Amino acid sequence: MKSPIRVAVTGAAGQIGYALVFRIASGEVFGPDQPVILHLVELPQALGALTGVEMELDDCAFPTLVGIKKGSSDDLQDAFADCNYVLCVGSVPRKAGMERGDLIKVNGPIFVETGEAIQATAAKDVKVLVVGNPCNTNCLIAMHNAPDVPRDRWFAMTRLDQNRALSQIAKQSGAPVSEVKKLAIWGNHSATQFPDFFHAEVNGDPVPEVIENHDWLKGEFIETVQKRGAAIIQARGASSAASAANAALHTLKDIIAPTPEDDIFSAAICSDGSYGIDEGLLFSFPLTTDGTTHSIVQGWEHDEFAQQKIDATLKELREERDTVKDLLK
Ligand SMILES: NC(=O)C1=CN([C@@H]2O[C@H](COP(=O)(O)OP(=O)(O)OC[C@H]3O[C@@H](n4cnc5c(N)ncnc54)[C@H](O)[C@@H]3O)[C@@H](O)[C@H]2O)C=CC1
Ligand SMILES: O=C([O-])CC(=O)C(=O)O
Repeated sequence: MKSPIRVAVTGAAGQIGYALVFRIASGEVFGPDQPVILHLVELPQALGALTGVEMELDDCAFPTLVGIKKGSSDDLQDAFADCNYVLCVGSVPRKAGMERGDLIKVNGPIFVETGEAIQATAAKDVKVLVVGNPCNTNCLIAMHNAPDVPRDRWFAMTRLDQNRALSQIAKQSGAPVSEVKKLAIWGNHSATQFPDFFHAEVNGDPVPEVIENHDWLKGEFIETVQKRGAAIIQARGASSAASAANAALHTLKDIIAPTPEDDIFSAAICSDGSYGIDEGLLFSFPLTTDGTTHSIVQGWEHDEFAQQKIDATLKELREERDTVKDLLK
């Protein structure tokens, strides 16, 4: 029997949390032979609801779930103690009419304490995935407040954007979604992100050859992916939850398993200066991993259209970084 891994989820009684923790407990991510201890973290006023989540987890009788520890956001050091993964979901979602960046003042400060606590008590091999918005810049804040945690351990989620883009291309081309590959998201998880159809493939052929309607690719496709979160809030009256939880699990799988040779995955990571992106910014790139060490796919060329899109999302991330400069150590 393997020794258990500890996975912390903040905001565990929220919409995404409720769609997330059962699937982690089920063994879907780490495998049927990997015991998991869940650290469920909530605001003090939500600890009652969290007890309900704990009861339901018990009632699932998952063989892979060998422990549950409830934690309060008042004591994150205790909540994150010895955790190998910390999934930062707990934060306020936007409402209709807002951009994700509008949440920066209310959610940004949460990530100062989050970073400090991760550094203080999490396991030495901790990996952190930030979901709470604006996720790139929240991750930047946490990373800066945990300077001893290596920079390759920090991820902000753009897998949901990648999955949205995959579905759009599959529908438009008529191919199954499993045949769409190398669809990278560049930049911010925001309305400036660039879903890169130029390097994507359907059945091994370049998307711009398979889909001849380039006006659709350059217009409606990009805009649909950029604004999908807002469209869901409009339709559902609440922001995406099941698909967001699915993407968080998908990101964990992306990180821990070798990337198939014919594909990439996207997440925002700490830039090493590749593609002219400021070193230290949390920027989404095309990535691959051997299951231990991830790296940015190199050598992709961008025409003027693509470069303008990348420049726009870079500009926005620089502005967000400037807005939170007081929270960065
Ligand atoms: N990166 C992405 O692709 C996506 C990000 N999101 C973001 O995820 C976040 C959570 O969304 P939902 O689950 O729908 O919201 P929600 O409001 O349903 O749940 C959030 C939970 O977090 C808790 N919480 C708030 N502050 C906390 C703190 N400091 N520590 C611990 N828990 C805290 C709340 O009590 C609540 O239970 C939002 O910021 C949302 O914008 C949502 C969808 C996709
Ligand atoms: O749009 C939002 O506010 C929630 C989110 O990040 C998404 O659905 O991509």
